[in-house]
Amino acid sequence: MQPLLQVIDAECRYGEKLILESVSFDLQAGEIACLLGPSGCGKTTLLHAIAGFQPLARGSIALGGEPLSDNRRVMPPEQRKIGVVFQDYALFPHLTVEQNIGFGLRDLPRVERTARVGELLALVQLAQHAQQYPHQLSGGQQQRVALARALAPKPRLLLMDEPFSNLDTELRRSLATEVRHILREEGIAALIVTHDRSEAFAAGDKLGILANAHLQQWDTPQNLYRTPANAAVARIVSEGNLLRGKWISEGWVETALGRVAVSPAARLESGHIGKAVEVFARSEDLVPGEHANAVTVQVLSKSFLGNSALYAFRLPNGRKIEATLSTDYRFEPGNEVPLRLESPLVFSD
Ligand SMILES: Nc1ncnc2c1ncn2[C@@H]1O[C@H](COP(=O)(O)OP(=O)(O)OP(=O)(O)O)[C@@H](O)[C@H]1O
Repeated sequence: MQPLLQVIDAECRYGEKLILESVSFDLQAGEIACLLGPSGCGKTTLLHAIAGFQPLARGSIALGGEPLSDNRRVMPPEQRKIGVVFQDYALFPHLTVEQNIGFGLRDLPRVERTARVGELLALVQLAQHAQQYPHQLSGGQQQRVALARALAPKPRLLLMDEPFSNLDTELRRSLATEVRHILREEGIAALIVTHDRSEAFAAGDKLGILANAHLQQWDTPQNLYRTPANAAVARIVSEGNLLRGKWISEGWVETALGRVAVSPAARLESGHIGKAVEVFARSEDLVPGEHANAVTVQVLSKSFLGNSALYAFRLPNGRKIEATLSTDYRFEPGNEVPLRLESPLVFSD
C-alpha cells in the first residue's frame, strides 16, 4: 500500500546551521504519529517542512504520491490539503465558534457549509457554544475549536504542534485520547509534535524520536519502549538510570550494580569481552533482596507516591540512582539494602 506521507532523506537548515539530516519515514492513511524529542531538536522544523513553511536542503516530501517539496521546489502551504493546528490555537477572536470552524469552508454552498459545521460542532462536543467567542471558552474548548476548524475542509493530513501544551496535565491526557478518537472517526492521518511522553503514548500509533539532528527511531510505542534503538531513545521514552558497564563474559555485563545477565537480544555483542556498554536500568529492572548478584546500596531518600514510593539509592561507587518501588518495601533513608539489576537494556558504547 502506498503511504499517505513519505518523507525521504529530508535535510533542513537555517542558513549554515544543520537542524535535521537524513530524516525518512512513512505515514499510512488514517495513522496517527507523534514526534517526540528534547527542546530544540527540530520537531517544529520538520512539521513546518511538511506544511510547506520550511524548504528542504535535501531529500523530498510527498503526500499521496504527489511531490510537495524537494531541494528545488516547495508547493505553497495552501495547495497541500494539509490542516495545521498551532500551539496557541490562533483562533479568530472576532468570530464565533461556528464562524471560526466554518472559516475554511467559505467556497462551499451555504447548506453544505452549515451541515459540515454542525457535524464538527457535534464531533468536538461544542454545539452549545456555537455562538460564543473564543475569549468566552476554556483552554480545552478553544483547542477543540482549533481542531474542528482544521478538520473542517477534510484535509488528508493534520499537523499539530504541541496542541495541548497550554493545558493542565489532566486535560492534556484526556484531550490527547479525545483527539485520537476524533481523528479515527474522521479517518484523517495526523502528525503531532509533543514533548510529553505520556501524551505521545496515548495518542500515537507510531512515534518518531528526534534527537541530535536525526530521526533516531520510528516505531510503535510498544516497540520503542521494549527495544529502543539506543540509549538516547531509551531516555526519551522512559524514566531510568544510565550506567556504564563492560562485557565480562558471554551474556554477562559488569556494572556499579554488580554482574548482570543481559537479554538474549544483546548477547550477540558479547564477543567483545572488556568492551564498554551503556546500561539503562528502569525501576522494573531493579530488584531488592538477597541474591548472589546483589550489591549493598544505601537508601538516600524516599518519597511516598501512593501505591509506590520513589527511592534514591547510593551505589558502592558513590553514584545515585532512582527507582519507583512498591510500598511493600519498607526501606527508610539510611538503611543499607541489597539490590540487583535484572534484564536491563544494554547498548554498545
Ligand atoms: N528561524 C530560525 N532561524 C534560525 N534558527 C532557528 C529558527 N527556528 C528555529 N531555529 C533553531 O532550530 C533548532 C530547532 O528548532 P525547532 O523549533 O524545530 O525545535 P523543537 O524541537 O520544535 O523545539 P521545542 O520543543 O523547544 O519547541 C533550534 O536550535 C532553534 O534554535
